[in-house]
Amino acid sequence: MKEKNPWHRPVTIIITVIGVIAIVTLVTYGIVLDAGSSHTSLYIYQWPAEKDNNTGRVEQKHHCQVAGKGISSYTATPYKAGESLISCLKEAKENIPQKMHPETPLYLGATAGMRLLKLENSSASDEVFKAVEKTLRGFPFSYQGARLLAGQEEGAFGWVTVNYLDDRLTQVSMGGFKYTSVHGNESAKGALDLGGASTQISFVSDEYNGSESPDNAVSFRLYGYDYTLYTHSFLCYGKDQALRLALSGPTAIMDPCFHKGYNETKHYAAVYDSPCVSDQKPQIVSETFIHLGGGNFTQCQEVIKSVFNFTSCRYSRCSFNGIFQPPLQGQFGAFSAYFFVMNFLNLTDTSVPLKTVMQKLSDYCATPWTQVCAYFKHDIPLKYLAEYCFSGTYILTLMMEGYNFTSETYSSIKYIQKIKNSDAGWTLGYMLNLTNMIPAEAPDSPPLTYTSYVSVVTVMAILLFVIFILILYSLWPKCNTEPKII
Ligand SMILES: Nc1nc2c(ncn2[C@@H]2O[C@H](COP(=O)(O)OP(=O)(O)O)[C@@H](O)[C@H]2O)c(=O)[nH]1
Repeated sequence: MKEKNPWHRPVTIIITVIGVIAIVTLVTYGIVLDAGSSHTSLYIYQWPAEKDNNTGRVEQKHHCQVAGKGISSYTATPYKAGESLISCLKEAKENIPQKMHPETPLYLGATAGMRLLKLENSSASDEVFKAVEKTLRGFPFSYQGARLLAGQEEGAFGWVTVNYLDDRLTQVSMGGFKYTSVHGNESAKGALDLGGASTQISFVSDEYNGSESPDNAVSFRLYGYDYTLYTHSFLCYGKDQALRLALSGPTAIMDPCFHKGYNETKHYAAVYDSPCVSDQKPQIVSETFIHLGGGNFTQCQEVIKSVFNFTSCRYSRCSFNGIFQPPLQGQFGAFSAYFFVMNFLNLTDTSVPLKTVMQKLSDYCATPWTQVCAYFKHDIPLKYLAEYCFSGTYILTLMMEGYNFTSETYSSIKYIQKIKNSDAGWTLGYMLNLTNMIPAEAPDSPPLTYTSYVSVVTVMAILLFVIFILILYSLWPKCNTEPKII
């Protein structure tokens, strides 16, 4: 009887090859939820499953924006904070192969919204965290914790993200294949992050080693280079809380930062229910006030300047509110609300002279509300639309007056939303840190992107397949065409 050889079946061969490709192209995933003050976002990251030397490049695979407000707004019904995350977590399940779920780390980091809630009502903040944790544990991922990030961590991880995605932490030396970190401070880019409740500034400066104001220093060794980062997070100076600071006081009801013709009845409670402004609540009997727009950029600048305190500084130099800041150095990436606002205003080009930028913003602020509404109301939510004059003026004032950028150094800022398809923000840096994805010493081989990794592995698999077929062919019993001598 003829012996049955399963390898003779082409289907078996193809399945084997696909299996080999599947095994070697395994991808690792990680999920980070950014529980911000205004909303929560879920990010899925992926990288080649090449665990030994952590040289694979991490990329953002998917982003899901949780419907509704930030988790800190669910104090009356904390379970709803947990429920709000379910649809994005379901999306994450669909976007990650099922067999990878149990080994996919899942993190949640909460920022300034929860920092404020903790200040205001610590037990309410605990309840929200409990509810969120319950939901996260109900999914098949590897839950790694839900925690409040310190402002310093938020700033430092944002800096890591920007410099990692921009390939500024490592550089291939021209002569060879060895990966070396050759630049350090010179190539690093500063990070400016504007959220709803806080804002962060982070950069390396040759004039800062952490000895003056050590609370602002974060030190780490990445790819063989030591960094001492200056970072500060200003609680209450995100754009939503800054708007409350600028509005506070009954005299601010005619508001130069809103367009002429803007006329909204608002509740005092809605403005003053934040620890940023609660002590400034006016003693007024009525519950509401009428918020009227004045549309005047110069006056708006003055109002905004008044929310920064420049009177005292116990260090060699300060930004504002008595906070130390070394001299600005190098290029800066400005993201989150910096980008949303300046992109809407069409003012992201920082090679345009600052004077021109201010003139354009001034013209925009002077545009009547009816005209702005008629033009944009179908594309932009009215809440955002009403605030762009304030937000643009706040951004320029914060940069120029607060952080001491000048009309010359303004061009060192680049407004960014994404770098190589990954959003700029603290989440990627946070995950890189917690998964030890950035080695302290320079690796021997350059990081591969996911696409290059898959390409290399596919080419190798095809080569193996061809070799396999050739060997098989040479061993295959040949049909003897010559006449047989019996
Ligand atoms: N114009 C505009 N503003 C946005 C958008 N998304 C968020 N914002 C606002 O930008 C600010 C910062 O948002 P985000 O970075 O998510 O801050 P967080 O919620 O404090 O983490 C908040 O005031 C948001 O309301 C957007 O798509 N367009």
